[in-house]
Amino acid sequence: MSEATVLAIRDLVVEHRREKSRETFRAVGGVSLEMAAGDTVGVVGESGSGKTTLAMAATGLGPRTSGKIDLLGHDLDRLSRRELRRLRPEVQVVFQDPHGSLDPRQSVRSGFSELRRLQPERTAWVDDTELLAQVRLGPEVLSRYPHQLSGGQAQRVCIARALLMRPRLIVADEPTSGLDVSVQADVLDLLNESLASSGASLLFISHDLAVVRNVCDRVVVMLHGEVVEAGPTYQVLDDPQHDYTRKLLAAMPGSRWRASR
Ligand SMILES: Nc1ncnc2c1ncn2[C@@H]1O[C@H](COP(=O)(O)OP(=O)(O)OP(=O)(O)O)[C@@H](O)[C@H]1O
Repeated sequence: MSEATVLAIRDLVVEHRREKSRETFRAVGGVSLEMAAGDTVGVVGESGSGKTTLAMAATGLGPRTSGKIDLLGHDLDRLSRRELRRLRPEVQVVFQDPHGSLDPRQSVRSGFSELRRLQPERTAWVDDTELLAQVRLGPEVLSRYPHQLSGGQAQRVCIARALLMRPRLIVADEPTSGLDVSVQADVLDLLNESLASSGASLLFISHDLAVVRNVCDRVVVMLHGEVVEAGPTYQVLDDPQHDYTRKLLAAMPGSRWRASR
């Protein structure tokens, strides 16, 4: 593992206990994955394939049954809660539902102020107006509350909040799937631009291969908690080796792929 390794996951297993039956259910079954600085990696798979569980465990935000995780050069097993908290600003997560991620009682300005109070030095690189300009929003947005923002605007605010922390790793969990199709492309462009200017790495979770093609250099295909195919995006999408990948591709509008089953 080189110094530039941002995330190294080895043999990750995550089991959830079903509440009613008390049975354990293996959501992630032995996944390994490595990301270097500047990498953009897409995790794709149908609903329930374990993508979110993988991402949450990888960032120390979710449970892990076994396996090793090295995040930004730190073995998660050796980090105290306090050390993990200190690492937190460097890993930012953007969720699917932007309105659910923002505090409804806080204006955009007071949300930024709170983050600045928590991390004064880290956040001093940019003022609020310039930060909003980076996500293509005007200064009038500062006084607005989440319910006064469209889905696309709210997601831009969430991305701005993540960028404010100058993260080394951004985890985006279906960041555009709750948005109108017309604004999805804009938000993805913005994410691409932000990565180019900040140099952050991206772990991008999506069921949409077309979106992954636009954003990610590498892709990992998950089925029932396991990786069935991984590689450079163009390779996996243009020459899929696994029938499940072909099935996902066949579901894309205008696809030339047909699943064999
Ligand atoms: N806290 C939990 N307790 C019990 N089961 C869970 C829990 N979280 C997830 N699961 C189960 O683990 C499996 C994987 O879920 P996960 O959310 O990781 O999949 P996903 O690929 O991200 O799906 P989606 O695209 O729908 O979010 C699913 O069957 C889900 O029902």
